[in-house]
Amino acid sequence: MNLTSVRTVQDLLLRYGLRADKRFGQNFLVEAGYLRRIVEAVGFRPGERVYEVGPGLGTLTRALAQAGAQVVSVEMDRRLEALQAETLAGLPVEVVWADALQFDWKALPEGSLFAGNLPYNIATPLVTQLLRSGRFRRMVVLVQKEVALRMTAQPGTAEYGLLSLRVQYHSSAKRLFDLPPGAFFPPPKVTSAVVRLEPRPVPDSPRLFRLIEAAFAQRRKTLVNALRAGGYDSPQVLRALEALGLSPQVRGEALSLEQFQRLREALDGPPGG
Ligand SMILES: C[S@@+](CC[C@H](N)C(=O)[O-])C[C@H]1O[C@@H](n2cnc3c(N)ncnc32)[C@H](O)[C@@H]1O
Repeated sequence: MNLTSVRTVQDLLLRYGLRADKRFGQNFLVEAGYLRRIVEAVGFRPGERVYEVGPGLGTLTRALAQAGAQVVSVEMDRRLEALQAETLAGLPVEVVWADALQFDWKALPEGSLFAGNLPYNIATPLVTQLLRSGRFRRMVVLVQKEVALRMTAQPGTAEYGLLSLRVQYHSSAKRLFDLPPGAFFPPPKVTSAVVRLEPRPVPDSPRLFRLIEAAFAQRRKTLVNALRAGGYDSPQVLRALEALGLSPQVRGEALSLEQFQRLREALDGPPGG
C-alpha cells in the first residue's frame, strides 16, 4: 500500500468513513521524497526503537518500520484504530492511545530517538516537554515553518524568544528543509519545515526559564520593566545589567542564552535549579 499517493489516502478515508480532522492537525504527508529524507534524518540503527507522535494513517510510522525501526507511536484520535490495524499490519509498531502532552516522556530510556509530523497546535508545548524530559539523543520534527524559524532563531530577530532559548539551552538544532503545502493532504495554508534537534544531557533549569518567560511576556517593554511586571526587583535587575555591561534600556530579545544565564546567576545566586 502506498500511503504517499493522494488517491490511496482519499480511498482509505472513504472506506473507513473518516475525514481529516482539523482539531487534530491532520495533514497527512503524501510526498515520498520528503518522507525518505525524514527517515534518513532520524538515523537509527537496525532494530532500534523510535518514538513517534501522531501516526495518523501510518505514513511515517510505516516508513520508519519498513526501514528497520521498532516504532512506539502515540496517537490521540481513536477513530483511526481500525484503519491503522490495516495500514500497520505485520509491522513492528506499538500504538499508544493517549494525548502526547499527557504521556510520561520521562519514563523512556535515556538516549532515545524521536520522529514526528507534529499536529500544529501542540508542536511548541510538545517539543518543550520532549526537551525537558532529557531522554532523547535526536529528535526530528516536522512543524510549521514559522515554528521552525522560532526554534532556530538568533538574538535580535523577530522570531527569537522563549522557544528559541528553550531549544538552544537543551540542544543544537538545524532546520533541514522546507515542505510546500502540496506535500500534504489536505494541504495546510502554510509552509512546513523539518528540524533536527540533538539534545545535550543538561538538567532543566526552572529558574532560568522563569526569568526568560518574564523577559518575553511583554516583548515591547524594556527588560527592566518586563521583569518588574514578572515580580523581579528593579534596582536588583538594574545592578545586574550594569555588572553584565548591558544598557538599562535593553530589551529581552537582545540577550543571548549566555547573557540570560549570567543574569539569572546575578539575580538568584549561583547556578542550579
Ligand atoms: C500532521 S498529522 C501527521 C500524520 C502522519 N504521521 C503523517 O505524517 O501523515 C498529526 C497527527 O497527530 C495526531 N494528534 C493530534 N493531537 C495529538 C495529541 N495531543 N496527542 C497525540 N496525537 C495527536 C493527529 O490525530 C494526527 O494523526
